[in-house]
Amino acid sequence: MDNKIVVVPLDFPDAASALAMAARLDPRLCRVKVGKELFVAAGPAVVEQLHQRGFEVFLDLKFHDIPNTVAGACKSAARLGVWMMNVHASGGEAMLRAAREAVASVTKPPLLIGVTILTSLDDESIARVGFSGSVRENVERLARLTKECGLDGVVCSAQEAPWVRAAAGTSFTLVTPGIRLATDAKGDQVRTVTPAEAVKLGADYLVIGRPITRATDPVAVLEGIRRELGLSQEAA
Ligand SMILES: O=C(O)c1cc(=O)[nH]c(=O)n1[C@@H]1O[C@H](COP(=O)(O)O)[C@@H](O)[C@H]1O
Repeated sequence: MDNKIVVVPLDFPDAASALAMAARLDPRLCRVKVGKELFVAAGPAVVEQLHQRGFEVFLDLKFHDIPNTVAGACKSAARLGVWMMNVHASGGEAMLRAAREAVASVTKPPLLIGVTILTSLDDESIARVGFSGSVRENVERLARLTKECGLDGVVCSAQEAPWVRAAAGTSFTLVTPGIRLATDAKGDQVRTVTPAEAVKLGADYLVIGRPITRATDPVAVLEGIRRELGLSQEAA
């Protein structure tokens, strides 16, 4: 298991709040994620500031557009030197291949991950969007497509991890948000799994936001999760 299996999303409205949270975290014990809220407010500068503090950054901008536009966005993102970035798998084959090619053009390419079906959606909500089949079937199909296009892995719920693993193999990276302890509020997440269960099901990285960042003592929550996963509180 990767010692930095937990990725903490810094979903804050400004750089100061995000950096204040980062200051409480140890870059040797977790990674951080910069998503739309923070990136729109604070831009590439906050990514650079997190790098300076020793964090590896997952840039979660979930690009979804025509291939040429996504390729350009991916190239710009990859140049920031991030550890991981993502695009929506449902953008289709040409878009995924263009993203792959664009990312490969930088010296040290980030892991490129395809978002399958958002963890806030269930069978009924995807049917209303027009997807046929269950969440599981769609996740599995999008994971196969993502793999065929040469990406490094997918974002899915850990609920689907065993099927994705069976479809895409062991070297495929499974990033799983929607992680909740039994006592946590689900909020807008629908397909939730506990940290220990997610690992058991085959997740490689656990994206755990509000249960940590909105806790009175975020460090204690992260330590508790690491303990539950059998990870030491020391840097590797
Ligand atoms: O790509 C993601 O990171 C993502 C995909 C997905 O399907 N569901 C999902 O929740 N996320 C992100 O994971 C994080 C989950 O945060 P919490 O719900 O606070 O734990 C948020 O930053 C979401 O943007």
